[in-house]
This record gives sequence, structure tokens and C-alpha cells, in this order.
Amino acid sequence: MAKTLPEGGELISLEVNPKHAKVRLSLRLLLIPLTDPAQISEENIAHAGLSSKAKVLLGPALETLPTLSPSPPFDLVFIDADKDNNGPYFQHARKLVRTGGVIIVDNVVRNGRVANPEITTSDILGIRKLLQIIKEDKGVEATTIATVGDKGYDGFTYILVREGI
Ligand SMILES: C[S@@+](CC[C@H](N)C(=O)[O-])C[C@H]1O[C@@H](n2cnc3c(N)ncnc32)[C@H](O)[C@@H]1O
Repeated sequence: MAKTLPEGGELISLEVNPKHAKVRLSLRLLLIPLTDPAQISEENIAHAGLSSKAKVLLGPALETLPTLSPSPPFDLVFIDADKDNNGPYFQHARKLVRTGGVIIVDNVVRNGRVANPEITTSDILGIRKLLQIIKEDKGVEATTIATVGDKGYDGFTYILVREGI
């Protein structure tokens, strides 16, 4: 993602796990589609020569999100951390993304567990809370796109911000 940024563009990753933030993997792994959080490491970013465009903020995202300036606003936010906090992450993202920007939230289907009322684990409740917040937000339009892989079936919600900052 950082490689495709235009001049002046910036990618910020929020990561709570120091190991994921620091560990160095090979450049080859950085270039393939990201499936391991370790691939977003600071050292990989430096190794790829992208330090001027990408950085990692270490700490719980609920603590690092309020430190981000909305000026200039963000074009894209991708949320894929602890699902319990999906609602607050989305609400923070709304304060950072410009009109016409996009927020993507991964893992909103979870093999059908999100739609199963018998399941009330904190992660599933967090995803339901997020979907409720999106439903009530008149400033966005959203659709969920299904994905199928070796971990079963899932989906991500693609949210177009109609009324941003
Ligand atoms: C599923 S992985 C993200 C994978 C990443 N999107 C990728 O494609 O490489 C979830 C990551 O969220 C991090 N995480 C979990 N809770 C967090 C929190 N409260 N704040 C910031 N990061 C968190 C985990 O340490 C883990 O690295």
C-alpha cells in the first residue's frame, strides 16, 4: 500500500503487539499480500525503503487513535484488530476520514457467527455493535462483501463516507 502512495502520501499502522511492530521478515514477504501482522513491522518498512511514507504507532489503538490529526484528513482506514472495539474504532475513523473516503472493516461475518443470536462472545458483540452504528450513521453508505478462504467464510464491510470531514 505504501508503495502506491503518491508524493506526500502517508500510511500509519496502529499495532499493540511490540513483536508484530518490530520483527523483521524478508522483503519478499512484505511484497506479497499481507496475511501476517508481523509483515507490517517497522524494520520491514525500513528494509523496503518506505520509512518516509509508512510508520507504525505502537500501543492500544484506542490510545493511539486520538493522537492522530484529522488534518489533512485520511482517504482510507482499514480496521482489522480486536473485534470487541470495532464500534469505537469506526467512530474514531469517522472523525479522521474525508468526504468521499473509505473505511473497510474486516471479519464481519465469521462463518455466520455474527448472524447467529445464540453466540454472544465479546468479539461477535463488537461486530454487531459496529454494524448497528453503521446502520444508524446517515453520513455513510455500506456494503458487505463475502470472502471464502482456508479459514472458512467471512466478509468485510466497505463503507463509503458521504459526509466526512
Ligand atoms: C488480524 S491481525 C491484522 C492483520 C493485518 N491487517 C494484515 O493484513 O497483516 C490483528 C492485529 O491487531 C493487533 N491488535 C489487537 N488488538 C489491538 C489493539 N487493541 N490495538 C492495536 N492493535 C491491536 C494484533 O496484535 C494483530 O497484529
